[in-house]
Amino acid sequence: MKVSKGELIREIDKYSIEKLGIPSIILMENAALGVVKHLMLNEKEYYVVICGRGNNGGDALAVTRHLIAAGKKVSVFSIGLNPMSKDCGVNHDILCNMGVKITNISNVEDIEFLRDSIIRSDVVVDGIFGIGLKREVRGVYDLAITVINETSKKTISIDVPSGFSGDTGEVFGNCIKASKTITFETYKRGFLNYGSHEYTGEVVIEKIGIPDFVVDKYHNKEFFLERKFIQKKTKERALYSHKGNYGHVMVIAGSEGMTGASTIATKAAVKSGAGLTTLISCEDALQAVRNFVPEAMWKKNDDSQGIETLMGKVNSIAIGPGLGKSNETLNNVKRVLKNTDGTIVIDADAINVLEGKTNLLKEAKGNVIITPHPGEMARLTGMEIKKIQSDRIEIAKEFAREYGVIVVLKGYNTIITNGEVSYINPTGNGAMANGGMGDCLTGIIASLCAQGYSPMDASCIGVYAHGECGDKVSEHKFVVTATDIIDNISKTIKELT
Ligand SMILES: NC(=O)C1=CN([C@@H]2O[C@H](COP(=O)(O)OP(=O)(O)OC[C@H]3O[C@@H](n4cnc5c(N)ncnc54)[C@H](O)[C@@H]3O)[C@@H](O)[C@H]2O)[C@@H](O)CC1
Ligand SMILES: Nc1ncnc2c1ncn2[C@@H]1O[C@H](COP(=O)(O)OP(=O)(O)O)[C@@H](O)[C@H]1O
Ligand SMILES: [K+]
Repeated sequence: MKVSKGELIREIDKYSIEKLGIPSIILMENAALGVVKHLMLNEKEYYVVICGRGNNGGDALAVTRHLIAAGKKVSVFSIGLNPMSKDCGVNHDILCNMGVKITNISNVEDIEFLRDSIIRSDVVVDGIFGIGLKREVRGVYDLAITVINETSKKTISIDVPSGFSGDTGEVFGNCIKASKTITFETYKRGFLNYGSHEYTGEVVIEKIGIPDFVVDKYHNKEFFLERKFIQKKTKERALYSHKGNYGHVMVIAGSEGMTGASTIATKAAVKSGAGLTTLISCEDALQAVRNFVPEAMWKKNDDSQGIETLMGKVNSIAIGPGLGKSNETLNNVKRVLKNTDGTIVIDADAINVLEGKTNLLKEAKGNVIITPHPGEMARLTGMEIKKIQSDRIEIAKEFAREYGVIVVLKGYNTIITNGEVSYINPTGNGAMANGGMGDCLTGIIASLCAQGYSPMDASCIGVYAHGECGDKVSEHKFVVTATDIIDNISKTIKELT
């Protein structure tokens, strides 16, 4: 599923109209038909439609015509005094020619009339503003939005909830709280922001007749990860295969007092299919792994020569969980970046020690995946967490491009990007918000890298499967722990093949 800002829509719209010769009124008609599909014509009888003066309002006026043609009772309100856009005017004139009464909302008494109509209606269709909203919502617009939110039983927003920025996810003063938003051609970037669901409700994408090649021409390669895409990439294990076919993962993790992180990462690597897994750590952590992950091999962290030799042979290295923020960790990161041409998954303390030293990433011999949560990303970039969360994709992309790495920016809607192509993960949930969950993901991604998946595919499959596993377990559990994921990840990956 494609994700974009509003400017893409304006570009593809322009190309379709000017180069392909599709009249803009046809696109508007297609948009209206896309919305009508979701208006529950079989169950509902009385609709209130509220239109602005731009093309979003034009869509709503075309929707009105279809509702009337379907025999529904409709009250139509036009709000504001701006001149109408050309196509809005066309649909307005058609309704006037049909003898449909359109009530103007320009003062407080009109707002009370709107309130009465909404109270009696089954559904409100919101076509006040779309992606053309530029400034703070004030005056009658502000009042109308409040009345809709207070009284509507069910609000369906056209393209975006009015008052919401499809680009940034900001609310311009006041905003419709929809039960459903029918958006066109692409999932809007702003919908990804934390809290946007409160305004958009369920989001549905409708095509409006613009050919895919036009969208691809301008699309900046941002996608929602879809199950079928992950299924296509995830391969079954071959009948005649042996452990040598599934690679060797080195896990550098754990320290005195933080042995759980290394056990989790190591076990996650084993359980998600690596041919061989070796933990490098202190004696306590090795003891834990000997007890809880008998399948894994281990090497004490003081055997420098042995470790460096092994680094040159393994297919992937996961480094960071539970290592502690120390000079020793920094030296280990440097050593890994220098000595392996396999894929390196950098997490937790291995990220933290790179604060102010991110240029080291540019010296990596192998491919690098970093898996920060927003707090770690803030430390790494020197930005505030709030800033990171307000523009997750762009910040992750920029970092990936600058340092030539893959960034897996974790949290709700984890972003996976190499700076060129970006994926947004829909799986996972709040039940997974507890310690060890990230260590587990690190082990899974490193394991998939060792098995021969490209770093980007391993990141996408790993993140998606980790979240889907959490979703399944959470169906009957209040909290999902890393141990729950480890116990179920093999089944989840199997279901994805
Ligand atoms: N491919 C496309 O681009 C298509 C777009 N369509 C619709 O067109 C919409 C975009 O249309 P427009 O660009 O005309 O923009 P909008 O209809 O979103 O809004 C623009 C209008 O609102 C006014 N306005 C903006 N901010 C305001 C504020 N704070 N207070 C008061 N008035 C304000 C503007 O002056 C203008 O009159 C989309 O969201 C979608 O619904 C559809 O018609 C189908 C085709
Ligand atoms: N609300 C949520 N929705 C989706 N995924 C979540 C949610 N909360 C946590 N997760 C996932 O759980 C993992 C937590 O990682 P992290 O914060 O690094 O944990 P830790 O450092 O304790 O191991 C990430 O993969 C994250 O995306
Ligand atoms: K709208």
